[in-house]
Amino acid sequence: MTATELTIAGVTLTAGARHLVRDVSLTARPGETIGLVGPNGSGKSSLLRTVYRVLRPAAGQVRVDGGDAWSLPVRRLARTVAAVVQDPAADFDLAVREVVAMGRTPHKRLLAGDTPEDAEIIDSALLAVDAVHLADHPFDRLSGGERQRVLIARALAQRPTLLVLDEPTNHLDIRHQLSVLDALRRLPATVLLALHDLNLAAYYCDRLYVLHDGEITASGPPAEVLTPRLLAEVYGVAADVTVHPRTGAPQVTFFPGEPRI
Ligand SMILES: Nc1ncnc2c1ncn2[C@@H]1O[C@H](COP(=O)(O)OP(=O)(O)OP(=O)(O)O)[C@@H](O)[C@H]1O
Repeated sequence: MTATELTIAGVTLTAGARHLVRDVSLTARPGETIGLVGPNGSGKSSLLRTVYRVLRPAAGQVRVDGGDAWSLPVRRLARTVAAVVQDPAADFDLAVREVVAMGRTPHKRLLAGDTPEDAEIIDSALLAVDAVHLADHPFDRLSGGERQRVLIARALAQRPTLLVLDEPTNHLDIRHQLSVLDALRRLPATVLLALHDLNLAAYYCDRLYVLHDGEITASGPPAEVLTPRLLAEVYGVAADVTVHPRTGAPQVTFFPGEPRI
């Protein structure tokens, strides 16, 4: 499995007369973990939706490994891109293991059963999100964080070369936030994820893109992007940014009051 190169080139997304994102360009090199950050309503989910082909660009192009994502055959796309969406309408009357096994579908012929290799992949996906003990539980009786972990496991079981995740740490306790992001970063795949927690984004992402009012206002390594000035301009908050003494990653500390920049 090789990782995918993702190129978003001058993409504009609209809903009726409204612009959701305007002329956005982003590149994720094979194997990179790219964080999309920005305030509520800045267009993060919309941009992710165009990558996993739910929202067609009004202008511009999404390319996976150089080819137009919107022209790929569905099955080919499903073997390439896996998505974990925000608040999915996922009320499966299935056991957890069966939900994770759905991730193998794009790799199988119609009605083919699970091979030993599928079983191994499903096991390792369950392990990666600490859900082995939940394997036989009914999915629809899980807690919010447990469901989120299982849906991440389903995406992992798909063995995508590009993984797109919208707020994957939503609902997760801190231990699982760290372990899931760690597992994602270690994947041989390219990962594009929207995150609200800037300190987690700073630690786990190779590069960040900042969306503000539907446009990219900054991009680059976290240490270059996360400055008090940017946080004041984009979020309207006062913050200090220091280098974390243990991790070496930028550490953002917010404090009350108006930013003075
Ligand atoms: N189908 C739609 N029709 C009209 N407006 C929409 C539609 N989808 C999204 N929007 C609007 O587009 C803007 C961007 O929404 P989006 O969900 O992409 O933001 P976001 O950055 O993911 O926000 P959050 O951090 O709250 O998840 C919002 O103002 C939203 O209300």
